[in-house]
Amino acid sequence: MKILIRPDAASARTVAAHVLKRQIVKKPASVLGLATGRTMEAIYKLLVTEHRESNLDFSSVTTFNLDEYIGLDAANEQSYHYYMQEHLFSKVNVSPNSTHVPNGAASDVDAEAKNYEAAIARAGGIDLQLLGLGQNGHIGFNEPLSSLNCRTRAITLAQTTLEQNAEMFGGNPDSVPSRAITMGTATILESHMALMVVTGPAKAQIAAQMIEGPVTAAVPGSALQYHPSCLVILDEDAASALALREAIDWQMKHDPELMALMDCL
Ligand SMILES: N[C@@H]1[C@@H](O)[C@H](O)[C@@H](COP(=O)(O)O)O[C@@H]1O
Repeated sequence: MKILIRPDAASARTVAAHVLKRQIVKKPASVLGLATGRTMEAIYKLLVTEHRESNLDFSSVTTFNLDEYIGLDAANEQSYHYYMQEHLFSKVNVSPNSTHVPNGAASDVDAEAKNYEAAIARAGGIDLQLLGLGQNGHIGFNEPLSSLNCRTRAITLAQTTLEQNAEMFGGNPDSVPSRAITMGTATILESHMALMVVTGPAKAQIAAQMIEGPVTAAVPGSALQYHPSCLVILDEDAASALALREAIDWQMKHDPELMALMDCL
C-alpha cells in the first residue's frame, strides 16, 4: 500500500484525477471501476474539465460502478445511475453502452449481481478501481463483517451507512434504501490498481484502522492491505490519526511514483 498525503482535500482530489487521467492516456481502452459519494464529485468535475479543455478521450473507456441501491431505478435522482450521469457520463464522450452500474431495480437482484460479476470478467477485469472509504470502513457497500472473499451480491446496509448517506435522502436515515448491490471485496482486490481517496477529519480514525490496523472483516477497507498495487491519497485531516507518519513521509520523499505524483500539481 502506498500512501500519499496532501495538505488539503482539493490537492488530494487533483492528484486522484491525475492518476485517472494517466491511466486513460496510457491505455485508452481502460476498464475503470468507479465510485460514488461526496468525495468523488469534485474528482469527476476535474475529469470533465480535462475532457473539455485537454481532450481527455473517454471514447474507448469501459466503466463499472461499485454499487447501487436496491429499489431505485436509473431515473431516480437518488440512484447511483443518476449520480454518474449527472457528474460524469453525460459530460464526457464515454459510450453509453460501455458504462455499467448494477441495476437496483432488477426483479432478481441475485441474478443481476451474478451477471454483473460475469460482465466484469468478460471485460478482462478492472484496470483501475477508484474507491472512497465509508466512515464504518466499508468499500463499495461491503459493510463491516462482509467476508473479505465476497463477490458482487446483494447486501443489507449498516445503520451507520444509512445515517452517513441520509443527507442525500432529505436528512432522514429511514428514507435511505436499506439494501444495495455491491461489487465484492474479492472483486475489488482483483483490480490491477486500486486508488482510494479519503478526505476530512471524520474519516481520520477509520483511515488509520484501515491502513495501519489488522486486516479484518470488521474494517472491509483493510483488505486493501493485500492489494498488490494500492494507492491511498489522504488530505492532512484524514491522515491526522496515522501513527506511522514518519515512515509515510519518508516514502513520499523517496518513492519515485509518489514523488512524480506530487509534482503533477
Ligand atoms: N457506497 C458509497 C461508497 O462507495 C463511498 O465510499 C462512501 C463514502 O462517501 P463519501 O465520499 O460521501 O464520504 O459512500 C457510499 O456509501
